[in-house]
Amino acid sequence: MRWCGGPGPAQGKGSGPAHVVLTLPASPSCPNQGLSFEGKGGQAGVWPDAAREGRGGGGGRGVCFLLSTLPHTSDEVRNGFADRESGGISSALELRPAAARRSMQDHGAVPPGEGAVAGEPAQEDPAAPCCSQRAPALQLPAGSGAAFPGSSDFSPLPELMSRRIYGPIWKSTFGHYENINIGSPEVLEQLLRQEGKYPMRSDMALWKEHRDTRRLPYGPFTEEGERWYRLRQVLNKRLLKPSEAALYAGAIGEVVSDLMVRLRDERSRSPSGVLVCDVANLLYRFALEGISYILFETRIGCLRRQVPAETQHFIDSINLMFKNSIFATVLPRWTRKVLPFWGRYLDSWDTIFAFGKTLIDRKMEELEGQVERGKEVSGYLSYLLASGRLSLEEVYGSVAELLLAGVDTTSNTLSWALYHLSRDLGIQEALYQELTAVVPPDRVPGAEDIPKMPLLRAVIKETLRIYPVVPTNARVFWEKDIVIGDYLFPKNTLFVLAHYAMSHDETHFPEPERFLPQRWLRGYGSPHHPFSSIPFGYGVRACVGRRIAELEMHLALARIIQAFEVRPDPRGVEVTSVSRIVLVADKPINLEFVARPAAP
Ligand code: HEM
Repeated sequence: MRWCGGPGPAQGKGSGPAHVVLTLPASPSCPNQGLSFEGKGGQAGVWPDAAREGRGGGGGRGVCFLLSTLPHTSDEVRNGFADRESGGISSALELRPAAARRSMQDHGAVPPGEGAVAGEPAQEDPAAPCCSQRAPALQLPAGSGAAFPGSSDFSPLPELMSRRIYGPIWKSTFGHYENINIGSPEVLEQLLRQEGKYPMRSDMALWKEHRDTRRLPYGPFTEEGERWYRLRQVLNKRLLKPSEAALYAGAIGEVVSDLMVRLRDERSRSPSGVLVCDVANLLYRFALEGISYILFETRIGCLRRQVPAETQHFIDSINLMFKNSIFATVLPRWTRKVLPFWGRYLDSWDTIFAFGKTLIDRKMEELEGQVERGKEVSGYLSYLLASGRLSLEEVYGSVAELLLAGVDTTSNTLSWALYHLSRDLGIQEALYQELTAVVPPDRVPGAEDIPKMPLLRAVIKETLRIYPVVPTNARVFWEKDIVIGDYLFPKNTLFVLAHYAMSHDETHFPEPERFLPQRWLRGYGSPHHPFSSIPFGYGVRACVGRRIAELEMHLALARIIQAFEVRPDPRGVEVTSVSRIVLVADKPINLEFVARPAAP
């Protein structure tokens, strides 16, 4: 047994790499822009890409921020400049990768021939770009006139390259952090099966700092240990089982109907009468409306043509919170006193909490009246408030985090699904045929129809395989040392779970870049490892909103395909993914929605 000394995240609070390059995205124009939503988000003059970022959504302010930012960034940084100089990961870790690989094969963790090790490429691929030639991922533009640029796009590809070069497990560094990256489902399974009762993702220090500064309680993302467990026990109920999530089908259906109205309105305002620009923006509004309706039992008007000012302010604050988080992550702590980002970061969180609090308080008053009148109360918030297991403060903390988690995730996934369906009319037609076989043309699809539509579910699974919203996740085993194959990792080692690399690995998914939903259908020839694509995470710490997200995505997709044939942007714009905290499109996705005859 080897001892692999690797300090965990405890030493790494907040200090970032010295070289940082921020890239600014292009902002393609669109003939039918001009919604009230556009251009309000960032602070003009401060954020050079304010108009794009301020479109209210779709751009991926991303939720599971600290799930993915740190590990992903670390990989970028390592590929850009760190490890090449140090001569590879193995020396620093005293973990000889070739031996590691052998030992993992001995233990059945890695099939022979899979992966490779540092200095020993897994596959000869002369066309593959060399990691050391990549431009560094982050850069503060000198003299750009911008105090702080508002974007930090990372390509998810370096993770894939690292996986190809180094094999199933490799080390990377980021500032003071040392990460152990897991790039094979077999090893991932070994790791995750050792999870204890209270798994820890990462220290979430930045979010915790806001709660601590403002004396607010932690939510499911920030809480740890026994307190997290108690919180999850309450939150899981009425959310986690498909049958429980189905209780919200009516509410989601209502919001999907409004989405369809807005979609029709937007396409009718385009010069061609069928084009919708930046569908991710529209779907962001759908997702926010949907999750708010479920959480607060109140409509907040995201799908109105004119978004209410209060709601718009809240959306802008989410945007600003994520933007300023990036600076708080990469800039040294002392800059918080002299630069405005830290104040803005805290202020935007305050707005997010205040928005939730107002809606919760309003609901409480309503409920008190209902209870006084002897009326039965239902709904998720009512359940949380009436459970007697959370203080009101804890409800405020949890709802704010649930709200944030439930927007970019579903909206970006839906956008990618539509993008691919528009480019593969054969699959889209098969989906339409499946739908019409289950749902008569004069009825809208409901939750009860979804189990009868395997292709619909496969489309979402395949979308999440190609675009895992959270491309890298993390785990810190703080309770015990961890054994993987022949190696012992001391407790507090930070493990980075390279989900993007795993779900793009041709060993498990032949032709990994192709959108092939049929992979997920019974009888399809090539089975894959169960840990090769786990977009909602794993175990007791897995996504609490999974069933709600699936229901939202299935119902919305079914309704859209029932009503429209979705066609690509006639200008033939190719879109690729970038990791902007969550995995998002590198440019707006514009699609044509051509009405089908006889849709309800
Ligand atoms: C496509 C949609 C979504 C995807 C792909 C997704 C993915 C994830 C992933 C990968 C995690 C980390 C799990 C782990 O560490 O094992 C997570 C955590 C979480 N998600 Fe989601 N999510 C989605 C939608 C939602 C929605 C709609 C909600 C809210 C209702 C939500 C709430 C949460 C919360 C609160 C956590 C933290 C759980 C904890 O730490 O205990 N997610 N999500």
